[in-house]
Amino acid sequence: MEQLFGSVAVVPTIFTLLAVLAGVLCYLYAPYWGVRKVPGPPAIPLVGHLPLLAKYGPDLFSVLAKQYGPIFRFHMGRQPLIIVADPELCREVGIKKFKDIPNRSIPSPISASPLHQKGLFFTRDGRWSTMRNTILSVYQPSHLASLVPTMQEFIQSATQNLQDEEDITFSNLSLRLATDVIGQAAFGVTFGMSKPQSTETSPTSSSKFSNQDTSNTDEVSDFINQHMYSTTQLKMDLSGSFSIILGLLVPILQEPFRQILMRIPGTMDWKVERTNRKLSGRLDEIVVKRMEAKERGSKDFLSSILNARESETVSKNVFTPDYISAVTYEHLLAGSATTAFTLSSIVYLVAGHPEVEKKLLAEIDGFGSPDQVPTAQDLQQKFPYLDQVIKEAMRFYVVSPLVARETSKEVEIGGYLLPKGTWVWLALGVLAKDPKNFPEPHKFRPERFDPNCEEDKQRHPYSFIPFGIGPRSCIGQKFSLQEIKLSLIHLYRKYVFRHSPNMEKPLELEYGIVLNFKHGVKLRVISRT
Ligand code: HEM
Repeated sequence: MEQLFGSVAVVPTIFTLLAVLAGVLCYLYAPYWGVRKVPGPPAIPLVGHLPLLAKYGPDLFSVLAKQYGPIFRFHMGRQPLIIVADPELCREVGIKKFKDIPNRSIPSPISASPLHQKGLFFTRDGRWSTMRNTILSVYQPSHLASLVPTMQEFIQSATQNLQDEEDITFSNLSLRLATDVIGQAAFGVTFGMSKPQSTETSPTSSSKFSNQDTSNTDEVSDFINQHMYSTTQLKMDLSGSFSIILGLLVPILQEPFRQILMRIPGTMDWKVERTNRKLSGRLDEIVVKRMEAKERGSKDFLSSILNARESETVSKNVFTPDYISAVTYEHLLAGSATTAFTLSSIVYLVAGHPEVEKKLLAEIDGFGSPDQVPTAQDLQQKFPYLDQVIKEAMRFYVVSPLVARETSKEVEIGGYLLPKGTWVWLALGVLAKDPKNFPEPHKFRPERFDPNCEEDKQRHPYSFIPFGIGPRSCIGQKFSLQEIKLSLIHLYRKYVFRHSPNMEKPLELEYGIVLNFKHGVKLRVISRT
C-alpha cells in the first residue's frame, strides 16, 4: 500500500520536472527556432559561439562569412544574431527596408546600464526620430565650421609639449584630446585633459568643469576615469561583470542578479553600479545648472538641446532631464573613444609606411604657411590624399566592426524570412576586408581610395561604411572627420612618428563596445624643425 502511494506521489514530481525542463528548453531555444534555417556553425548550449569570439576576436566573422556565406547565424550566448556580411544586403537592411528594421537591439552589456539606454543609440521608434531630428539641427555645416577654432586650440594645447625623440603613448594623448574637444562641444565645459599640468589657464575662455575654477582638476580626472571605467567594462565577450555574462547566457536572470550583486561590495557589478551612479549624478548636476542658467549660449550641444526644448520646437516629454543627461553623456562616450582610436590608428599606420608619409607631408606642406589654420571648407576640399589615408586606416582598423539592428516586423533578408524581434547585425568589419572589393585587403594602400583609380570605381558603394548606413548612421561623422583632419594637419606640420621599440608587434586589439588597443599605441616623436 505504502509502495503504491509512493509511486503515485513520484508521478506528479516527474511531470513537474519534465515541465520545468521543457520550459527551460523552450526558453533557451525559442529565439533560435525562428531563425534556424539561416546557416551557421553548431552552437554550444547556453554559451553559443561566445568562446569562439573570445578566442579569435572580431576576425572570427570574416572566417564564418567565408564558410557560411553573406548571411549567417551567430549565437551570442542564448541570443542568435543574424550577421549580414554583404554590401547589397547591408543596403537592404539599412536603407531599403529601414521602416521594418528601424531600431537597435540592446545587448546585455548595455541593458545593465540605464545611462547608456536613454541615448540616441538605443532609443526606439517615435522617440528616436524626434530626438534625432532635434540633434541633427545642432550638426548643421555652419555650426561645425564655427567649431574649428576651438578644436584647433585644444589640438595645439594637447601637442605643445611633445619633445623630439620622446616615446609617447599616442593613444592616451589622442583620447585626452578627443575627450576635451567633445567635452567642450557637448557640454561646453573644459575637462582640461589634454593639458595634464592644467593648473594654468584653459585653452578657451569658457567655463571649467562644473563651472568652477582649476582647483577641481582632480574632480575632472575622477569624472573622466569613471567615464573610461564605465566604457571599458562594457565587454561583448565573456570577460564582463557576472551579471553581464549571465545576461548573455540566460537574460532573464541578469537583472535579478545585478540587483543582488550591486549590493555586495567588491563585486564588479558593485563597482560598475557605483561608477554609473556617480557619473549620472555629475551629469544631472551639469544639466540642472545649465537649465537654470540665464545666459547659456548655443554653441555646445547641451545648451542647444535645452534651447530647443524651451522654445517648444521639441516636446518636453521627449527630452526629459534623464534623456538629456544620457544623450549628452553619449556624445562624450561616442565622440571620444571612436575618434581617438581612429586618430591613433592613422598615425600608427603612417609611421610604418614611409612612402605614404612622404606623400602626405608634401600635401600638407603645400597647403600654405605653417600657421595658417585650414577652414572647414579647406578641410573638405584641399586635402585629397589625407582623405584617402583616413579612409584606408578606417578600413584597416574598423572601430565599430558590428552594427546592431532589430526587426520590428517579419521581414525577408537574403532569402530568409526573419520573424519580428530578430537581431540583425551588419558586419562592417567583414565588408572592409573582403578581397572582392578591396584586393590584398591586409595591405595598407591609401591609393585604393583615389576616386580616379579602377579599384575605387569598381567597388560596391556600400562596401566601405565605417560610420554605418541609412537614417540610423553616425550623427557625429562630419564632426569627427573635421577633428581628425585638423589634428593630423597640425601634427604633421611639426612632427613625424616612428614605432617605439616598446610597442608589441603586431598591434594587439581588444573587443569592447568599440575596438580598442590592448596596450596602447606607443610611438617615438621626431621633430621636423
Ligand atoms: C571616427 C569616429 C566615429 C566612428 C567610426 C563612428 C561610428 C559609428 C557607427 C558605426 C554607428 C552606427 C551606425 C549605424 O547603425 O548605421 C554610429 C552611431 C552613432 N554615433 Fe558615431 N562614430 C564616430 C564618431 C562619433 C562622434 C564624434 C559622435 C558624437 C558627436 C558620434 C555619435 C553617434 C551617435 C549618437 C550614434 C547613434 C545614431 C542613431 O542611432 O541615430 N559618433 N557611429
